[in-house]
Amino acid sequence: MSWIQLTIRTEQDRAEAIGDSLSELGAQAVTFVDAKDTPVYEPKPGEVHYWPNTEVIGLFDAEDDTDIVIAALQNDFGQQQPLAYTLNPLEDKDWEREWMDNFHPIQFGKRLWICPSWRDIPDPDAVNVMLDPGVAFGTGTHPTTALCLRWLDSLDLTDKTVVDFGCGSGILGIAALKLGAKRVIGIDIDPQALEASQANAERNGVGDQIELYLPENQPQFEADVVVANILAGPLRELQSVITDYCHPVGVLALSGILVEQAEEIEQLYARDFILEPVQTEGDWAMVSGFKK
Ligand SMILES: C[S@@+](CC[C@H](N)C(=O)[O-])C[C@H]1O[C@@H](n2cnc3c(N)ncnc32)[C@H](O)[C@@H]1O
Repeated sequence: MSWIQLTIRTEQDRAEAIGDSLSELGAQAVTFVDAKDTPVYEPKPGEVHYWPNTEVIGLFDAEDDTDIVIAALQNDFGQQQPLAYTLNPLEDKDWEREWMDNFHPIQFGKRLWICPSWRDIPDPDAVNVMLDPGVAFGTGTHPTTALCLRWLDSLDLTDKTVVDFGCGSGILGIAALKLGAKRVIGIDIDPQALEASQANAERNGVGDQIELYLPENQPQFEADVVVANILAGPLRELQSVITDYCHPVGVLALSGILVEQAEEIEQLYARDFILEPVQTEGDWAMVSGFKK
């Protein structure tokens, strides 16, 4: 089977409506990506302000007529300013199969392993998270996730409560539970991420210890541990929300930050947290510390 991927860059407040239209127009899957830190269009002088900060990605069967889809979307959403979009044919090969072949168990820190659910466990005595991320982000292969997993492994999480902000596949919250935490609140803007997190938590026998919320339903809660692997933009905007989730002397890790953005995020969070030296992997940085 071959596919075509239609990516539309838009403002966040229109993303959900565009996603709904993509589904109605025949998309097999719709995903949302926060593209705040990679603006692609700056208004020229005199133009209507337009700053697309979200990518809405629709996956279509290669046989589908995407011209009709695009015309319908332009008609509904592109009257003032034509929608910015790209079309990417996915090669005619089994992408999922290739991904599964390439994803092997990986160790993080001393105790923790992330194991694809279709592979054998290398060390049965270790803390093993069995993972099948599906369409949601978070396999451990990305440096931003890896930094958080090592940080979680370094903590004593016994009986701790944890907020996993931007939970994606649920990988961080589930790892925390398997490392001894008693309760996790996972939050994500993507409903598919919440579904993937619940399924992965159940696969790991911790389904009854995790609660999952869209941001509009998120509960008031003070956790011992807060981990947020989202981009620098949301970390900036949601600083007070994320800070309030951490109870005094609780610990925090912020990831999804490019190395050159780390200082700004440190300055922002240093008001409320005593920060540790920034950890980096490749181009990515993690800011961590404990609440004053
Ligand atoms: C980089 S992924 C991290 C996934 C997983 N926690 C990990 O560490 O691999 C970021 C996740 O944050 C979610 N996200 C982005 N902006 C968000 C926001 N403002 N509020 C809540 N979740 C958000 C995305 O949908 C995505 O699932």
